[in-house]
Amino acid sequence: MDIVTAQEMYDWDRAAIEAAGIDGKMLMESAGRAVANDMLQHIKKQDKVIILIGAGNNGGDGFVIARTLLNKGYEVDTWQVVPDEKISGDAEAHKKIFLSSGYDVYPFTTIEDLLPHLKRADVVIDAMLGIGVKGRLREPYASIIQVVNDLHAFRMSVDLPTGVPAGEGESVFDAFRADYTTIIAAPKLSVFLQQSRPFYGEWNVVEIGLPVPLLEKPKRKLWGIDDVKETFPVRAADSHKGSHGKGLMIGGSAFMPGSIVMAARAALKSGLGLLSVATVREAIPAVSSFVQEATFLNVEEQEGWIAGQALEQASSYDGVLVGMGLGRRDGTEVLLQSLIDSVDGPLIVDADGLYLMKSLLPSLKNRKTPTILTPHPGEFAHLAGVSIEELLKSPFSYSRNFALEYGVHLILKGPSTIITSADGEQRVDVSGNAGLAKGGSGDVLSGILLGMVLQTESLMDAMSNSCVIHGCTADWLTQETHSETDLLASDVIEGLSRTFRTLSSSSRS
Ligand SMILES: NC(=O)C1=CN([C@@H]2O[C@H](COP(=O)(O)OP(=O)(O)OC[C@H]3O[C@@H](n4cnc5c(N)ncnc54)[C@H](O)[C@@H]3O)[C@@H](O)[C@H]2O)[C@@H](O)CC1
Ligand SMILES: [K+]
Repeated sequence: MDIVTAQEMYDWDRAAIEAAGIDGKMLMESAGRAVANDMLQHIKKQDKVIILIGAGNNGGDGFVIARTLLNKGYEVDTWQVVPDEKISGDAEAHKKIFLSSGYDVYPFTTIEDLLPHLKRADVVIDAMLGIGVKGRLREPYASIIQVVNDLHAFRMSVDLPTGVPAGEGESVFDAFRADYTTIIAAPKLSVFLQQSRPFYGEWNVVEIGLPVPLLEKPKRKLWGIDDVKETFPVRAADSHKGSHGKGLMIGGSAFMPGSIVMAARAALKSGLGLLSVATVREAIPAVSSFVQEATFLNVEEQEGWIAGQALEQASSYDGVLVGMGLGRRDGTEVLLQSLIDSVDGPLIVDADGLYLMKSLLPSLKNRKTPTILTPHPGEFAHLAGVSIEELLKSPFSYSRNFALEYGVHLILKGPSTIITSADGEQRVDVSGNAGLAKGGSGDVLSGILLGMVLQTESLMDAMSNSCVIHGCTADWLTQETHSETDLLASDVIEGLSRTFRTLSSSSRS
């Protein structure tokens, strides 16, 4: 599913109206009816509903929604929160249809006048402002939102909660705090941003009859389990271990053997054909007792940590993952630099490897094969040289600019994980839950990633699928057998069996 900016959405509307010849009023009718039918899942027949209508086309949708609900016998009071002269164009046409159908509009006068009505409502529908909002809310929207957000009523928004910017960059705003939002045609960027995500509540996207072949595709998509099912590689019946990638994993120390254990087990569980683990001699007995299927390379060490010399064998693998439990000692950059220079296949850098990568970034531009970086916001802020706060205001732009500048593929982890390819294409994964906010989760994701990257033709599919596989496994576990409290990274590794069973059975059917 595409993710759009406000401008891209306006371009789509224009394509519908001008290129396909869909009349604007017809598009609004179709949008309003689709939203109303979606919202009905959350409205009971006996509910008192208030719909608040604003000045633009979002308000126009509101008149269609109100008419649809009233036609179906629901009890709806329609409040127009701006003067009549502010209602124009298609919205005015739909107001006329609403009135001519025999329904009434209450004019907003003062917040004191509206408040008693709001207090009696079970459901408040916000059709005040949508993607056209600019800057901080003016009156009467600001006061209305302040009182509505304190009500016990169930709050629903049309397209986006009034006051929430559709795009990135703004973190200070007042907005309607929706319990549920019915999004028109495609989710806007702000659905996935830390500062705006909570205002949406739960959300769903409705189709409104836009002319799909005429719509310019943004290079930005939401990626979910159905997309994974469509792109998941089928394991050929006549394949052998060499057909599924020969991977090398470098990391772990005498003090941190667990991280490489988890990454290694996750990679093997994800179908990787052959795995070698390069770690310090002292850690090998501990790691090998949990990872019987791997072979081991002993790397030079210093006081229990990987010393950081170049690792010549690395070039003989199809792909290399480095970073988990590596430590942040001076001198370890030598190892990373040698990998940047010598690994012919994909090179995945995670955890401490990312920390050490900062001074080596320019050399990534020379790599002929893919480099994948998998930072969380703190690691990415360090690499990009910005504050975490600044990064999280505009993660799509920062990720894209960074990927294009250094020619790297980037997985920015978080509640909405943003996956960016070296040519700037982006995908978002929203699977997973707070049970994953624990040590070891990143190691498991990296392991899955090494496995998937070496078995999937498209690197972008491999990266996006890995994130969804990781998150959905956690979701299934917390829905069925675990809780967000007790879920461990190692449970997620075990849970991969169920996920892959589901995926491989669907890819054959
Ligand atoms: N053909 C179309 O354009 C379609 C539009 N649709 C709906 O229309 C919406 C976009 O319509 P519009 O472009 O009219 O935008 P809005 O409905 O968001 O409203 C724009 C209005 O808000 C006012 N405004 C902007 N910032 C404000 C602020 N800070 N404080 C107070 N008032 C402010 C503007 O003066 C303008 O009158 C979408 O979100 C969607 O709900 C859908 O009906 C689908 C079709
Ligand atoms: K709205």
